[in-house]
Amino acid sequence: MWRRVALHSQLMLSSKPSIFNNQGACIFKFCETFKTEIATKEKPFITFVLGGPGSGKGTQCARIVETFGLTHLSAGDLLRREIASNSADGSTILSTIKEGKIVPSEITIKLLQKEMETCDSSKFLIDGFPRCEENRIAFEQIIGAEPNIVLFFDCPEEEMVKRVLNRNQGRVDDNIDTIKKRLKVFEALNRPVINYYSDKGKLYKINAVGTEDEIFKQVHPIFAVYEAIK
Ligand SMILES: Nc1ncnc2c1ncn2[C@@H]1O[C@H](COP(=O)(O)OP(=O)(O)O)[C@@H](O)[C@H]1O
Ligand SMILES: O=c1ccn([C@@H]2O[C@H](COP(=O)(O)OP(=O)(O)O)[C@@H](O)[C@H]2O)c(=O)[nH]1
Ligand SMILES: [Mg+2]
Repeated sequence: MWRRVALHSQLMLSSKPSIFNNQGACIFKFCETFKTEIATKEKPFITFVLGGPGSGKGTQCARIVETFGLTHLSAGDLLRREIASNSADGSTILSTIKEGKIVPSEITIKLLQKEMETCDSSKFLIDGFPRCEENRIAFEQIIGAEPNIVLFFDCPEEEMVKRVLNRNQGRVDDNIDTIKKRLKVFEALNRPVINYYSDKGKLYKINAVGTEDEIFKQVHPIFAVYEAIK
């Protein structure tokens, strides 16, 4: 059902003919290594969820899952799980997160890819990724898919700082020094990704200031359209 909708939405939102674009030269060496099985599975319906630190991505993703049943893949949570499991990449990931920088694409995409391949669902809510143009291009190359839609939670810096400092989840990056760095990284590297999807007509900009309910009222109709067609 969602497959049909995905195709429909694509006609509405994108000028690109296919979300599977395996043509053209692979610009990353690791591309071949992670050649995806996803391309042979049912065409996925992918939503990227973007926004600065503390803008409410995770909170709203939980609401979307609850109401529409998409599969939530938080890139940050997957990376933190790697740290906790003492995997080979754990120390690289930990130092990168502490610095508020972006983990190498191949590490993050490998984790996302594994989840996408092993999960029964084909409707993915990918939260906090891509964080930079290089992430975006690598995902397209390796997974061979583009998002159908992109949500952007637009939140003033002052509000994001307040929320992150009150988050209380014991995260190594929820401190004032790291948040300042993350905000700079967001503006320099994530903003171009947001602009890219805006230019492609795929971006839904959400005013992220207000109560969780008020924000979800803006999000709800975006997914309700797909439910209605289903
Ligand atoms: N609309 C909101 N108003 C106030 N606080 C919020 C709102 N949405 C989320 N929060 C809180 O702000 C913090 C950051 O939210 P989170 O969903 O983790 O954001 P992100 O994933 O974008 O970093 C959390 O403590 C969360 O409970
Ligand atoms: O695709 C990603 C997602 C997260 N991160 C790292 O993980 C941190 C926390 O990300 P998360 O999305 O959990 O933070 P949030 O924006 O939700 O506060 C980021 O600052 C980055 O250092 C990354 O490198 N690539
Ligand atoms: Mg989050």
